[in-house]
Amino acid sequence: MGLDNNFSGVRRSKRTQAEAEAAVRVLIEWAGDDPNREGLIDTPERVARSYRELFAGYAADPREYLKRTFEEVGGYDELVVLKNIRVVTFCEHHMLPVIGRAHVGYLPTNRVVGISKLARVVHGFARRLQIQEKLTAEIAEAIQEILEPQGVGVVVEAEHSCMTLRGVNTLGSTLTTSRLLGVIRDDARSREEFLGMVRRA
Ligand SMILES: Nc1nc2c(ncn2[C@@H]2O[C@H](COP(=O)(O)OP(=O)(O)OP(=O)(O)O)[C@@H](O)[C@H]2O)c(=O)[nH]1
Ligand SMILES: [Zn+2]
Repeated sequence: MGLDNNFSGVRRSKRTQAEAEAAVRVLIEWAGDDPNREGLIDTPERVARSYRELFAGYAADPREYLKRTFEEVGGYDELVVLKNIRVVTFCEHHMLPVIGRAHVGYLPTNRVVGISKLARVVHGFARRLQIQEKLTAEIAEAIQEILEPQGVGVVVEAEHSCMTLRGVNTLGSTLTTSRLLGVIRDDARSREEFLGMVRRA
């Protein structure tokens, strides 16, 4: 069965906790250690439990967080920008942590969302195996689809452990990605205003 590469809704796992633990035991042995020694005996269970938490994004559709909106905003029609949302995700190539921050903004039409929901959307898409470009686009597109604002801007800056701790070993390098939609992409003033706010993050 081919899986939809652009899938971003809920996905239920067919694998059990016991199978996940057995896989971790294999990795420990493969690395050269003894999964039965005292220090490692509970490790497969802990690893499976941490992965359950770190990959919790598959259990919910982040779009749902955006469905509770407030319409009474007193005619507020300026940019709303939430900066420095902590991002912890895992690169889909190496399953190693990608750690950074996201800046999310939108120009409302008549509906605004509770600000915590912007962070929940970021976390919902981040707690999956990702590439940063896709994560950035998914956050922006979910906000566009559900809130139908005049524009959306998402910037993600993150450090990829697969580059900084191994491989090319570029300690300290960060990757910046952005997805701009609507007037934040097309209108020079809105775009500058959003990017200016992000630059001062
Ligand atoms: N575009 C993009 N690339 C990523 C992301 N995370 C990791 N990568 C890259 O994915 C690539 C995978 O390349 P491969 O050559 O298949 O893997 P590799 O042999 O482990 O590569 P090295 O990391 O160069 O040792 C690497 O260049 C990673 O730096 C991401 O979020 N976006
Ligand atoms: Zn990687």
